[in-house]
Amino acid sequence: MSIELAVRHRQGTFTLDAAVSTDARLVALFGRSGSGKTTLVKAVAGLIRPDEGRIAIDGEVLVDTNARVFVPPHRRRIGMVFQDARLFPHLDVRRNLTYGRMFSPRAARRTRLDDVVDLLGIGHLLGRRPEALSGGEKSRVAIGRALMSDPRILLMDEPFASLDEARRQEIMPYVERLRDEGRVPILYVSHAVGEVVRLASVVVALADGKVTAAGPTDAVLSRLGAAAATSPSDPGTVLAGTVAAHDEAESLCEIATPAGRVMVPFLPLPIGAPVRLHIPARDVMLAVEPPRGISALNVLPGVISRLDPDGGAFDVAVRCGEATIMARVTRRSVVALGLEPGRPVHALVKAVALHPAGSGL
Ligand SMILES: Nc1ncnc2c1ncn2[C@@H]1O[C@H](COP(=O)(O)OP(=O)(O)OP(=O)(O)O)[C@@H](O)[C@H]1O
Repeated sequence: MSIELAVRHRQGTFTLDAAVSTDARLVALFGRSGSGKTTLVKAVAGLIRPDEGRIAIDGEVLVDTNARVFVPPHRRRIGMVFQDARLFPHLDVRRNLTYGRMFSPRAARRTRLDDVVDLLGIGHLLGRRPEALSGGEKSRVAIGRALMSDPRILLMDEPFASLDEARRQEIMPYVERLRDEGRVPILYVSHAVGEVVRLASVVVALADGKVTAAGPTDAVLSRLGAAAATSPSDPGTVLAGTVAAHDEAESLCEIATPAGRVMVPFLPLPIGAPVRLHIPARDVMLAVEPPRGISALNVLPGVISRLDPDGGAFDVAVRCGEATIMARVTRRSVVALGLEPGRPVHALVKAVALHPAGSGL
């Protein structure tokens, strides 16, 4: 599996000038609104013709402006999943799925309906019309329909943005299976840090049409600069770690991370298994004395490296061990506690605030 994109395209006053080359199974495009994520996805889908560039999936060239190659969209075998599932209301789930088959050339047909149905857990829904499906079920059927076209690549543009948190959590394991068991590379656009942390092995951060960071998910998202640039409203920390110990009696796991050992809710993973933790800055409190008599399980000593004002709050970067943990605190706390760069503090993280992420590494 390989994705090679080098696209230069001007639309109005905006110019996309981005290059991505990876063999990751799921690549997340991450960035603010207007940074060019959808434009890049459209270039892959053939919905826009780049001014300059080359696009190749698994070595198959779809666009090469130098060689005057431009494969038209209907010949590209691209699977697309959008925010609204766009199922056909008059067809039941089975016929929605087999509709996807019509876009697969006979010679390329490899995907079996039964496999797709099993992968996405939609066997019990086959006879229903879309109106009788929940939002999450519709999304799963939409993914299934895209897979039935035997795509070269799956483009998912904020596929679950309209689902509530519970539905989103419900569908995540299916996307993980698709990533781990499927044969199709996935280009995934999302604003949601938690989703990207959980799913992506590689993140490409875009800002103003340019790639500002690209690489392994934890490396890209942990960097303060990247986090602040990509998700100003929801800063946080991403830590790569490994399972260090289990405490089944307390339903907890101890994870070794560059910031120190942290406890998370029990994970059925072996010792040494890699995990990623996402700690939203709003779930981190700061104390200037070692705290006592509190329920937060994780108290990480560190030193403030930076404070960034954001409206009535401050984003505070705390160097803990080899990592930087972000905390969001009020202006009042900054003044009351005398928080400033160089000040030793303790970062308090509730165990339940941690979101372990599975493989994809
Ligand atoms: N047809 C067009 N003509 C001119 N400008 C356009 C056109 N389509 C998009 N743009 C501009 O290109 C820029 C990138 O848009 P794009 O949709 O790729 O952003 P995005 O990162 O996907 O944003 P969002 O997260 O809001 O979907 C924006 O400034 C947008 O206004």
